[in-house]
Parts: sequence; structure tokens; C-alpha cells
Amino acid sequence: MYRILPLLEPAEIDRLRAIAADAPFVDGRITNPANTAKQNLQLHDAKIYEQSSSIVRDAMLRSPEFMEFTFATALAPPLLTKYEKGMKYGTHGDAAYLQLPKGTVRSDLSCTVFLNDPDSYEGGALRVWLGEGSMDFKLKPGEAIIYPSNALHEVTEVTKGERLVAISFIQSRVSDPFKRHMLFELGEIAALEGDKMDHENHMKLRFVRESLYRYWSAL
Ligand SMILES: O=C(O)CCC(=O)C(=O)O
Ligand SMILES: [Fe+2]
Repeated sequence: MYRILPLLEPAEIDRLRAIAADAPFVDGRITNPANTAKQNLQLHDAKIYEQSSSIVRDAMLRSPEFMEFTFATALAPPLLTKYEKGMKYGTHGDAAYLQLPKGTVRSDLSCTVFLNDPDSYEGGALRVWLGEGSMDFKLKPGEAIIYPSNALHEVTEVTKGERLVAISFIQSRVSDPFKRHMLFELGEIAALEGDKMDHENHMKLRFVRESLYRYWSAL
């Protein structure tokens, strides 16, 4: 399951761009030295990382669409990454677990929040593979794509301009993608159609949904 969501307000996009413009970036392989596929730049300074990640993290946590789709229970602090001309990230699947200073996060879902205008750079799409076919995502500033962390994906080479994004990995209360999808759809039906339903049936629908949620989830 994939989802594109508007996430950031214009003022937040401006702030993140301003932070990125001033901040020192380092070779992305610093957190992943063995990964030769990774050719990008990432933020390094701890204080600036804290400031920028909290803007994106707060936007995720306040977004009902984000929370209803992901069932997030933990998030890797969103990290600003930059791709200049010639940079790319070859095809890979994300690591299952991220060891972070505040604990370990399992990556059930991955998220890219786009920050630069798509017309201001060439290449730099997030390409997600589905068997032989693929889908390219190159979104508007402030929009996020959430995709399964076990889907093979890549960032295509930037041939002009600069790609600036924030990336995060999400641990879901519902690790099984099928169960998460079903709970999401049941929640949507209850929210969108519930008022039109007979009261008793609405209650039964919610009862089934909450019971499955309790049964299928973990904190
Ligand atoms: O920048 C992106 O859109 C994705 C980056 C990525 O795949 C990763 O950091 O694992
Ligand atoms: Fe990745």
C-alpha cells in the first residue's frame, strides 16, 4: 500500500529549506559505509538535525491521514538529505531495524517528504519497483510518499539542480501489510459512511474494527 499525503505547511517548507541552505551536509555513507549504492549527502550536525526533524515529525504526528494510514508507533527522526548533480541511490531494500540513540525502530514503512519544486531539478525521482514494473514519485514541496520498506526502490540520478527531501522510517502497530490495509479500509468506511448507517450496524462495524485492531497490533 502506498499513500501520497500533503504534510507540510508553506512556512515549514521555507524553514526546512533555510535550515538546509545553511547546514553542513556530509557523505551519506557515513551512516552506511558498506553501501556503495548510496551517493547522496545528509545532515550531520546533531542540533540542526534535532530542529529539522522535529518540524517534519510534528507534521506527521498531527496529520490524521498519516496516523490512520501508518498506525505509527515509532518514527526514525526525519533526516534531510540532498542529491546534487550526478548523485543517486541505487536499487535497495531498507534495513529492517534502525539503531537510534533513543532506541530501535523497525522499518515497516518508509517515507520521503519532498522539499524542492519538482521543476527545479531533473531526475531525482523515487522509483519503487513492483516485480518487472516500477512507479516514479517526484512530488510537490511538502508532499510525502509512504511506501512499504521491503519494496525495492531507488533514487534516480539527478542530472540538473538539487533534490532536497526528508526521509523517515516508520514502525507500525500493525506490522503485517495485509492486516494494516484491512484495518485502514475498515476505519475509512466507519469514518466516511458510519453516520449514514443504522446505529446498531455502525456500532457493530466499529466493534469488529477495534477487536481486529486489538488482536492484530502490538505497541
Ligand atoms: O530519498 C528518497 O526518496 C529515498 C532514500 C532511500 O531510499 C533511503 O534513504 O533508504
Ligand atoms: Fe531506501
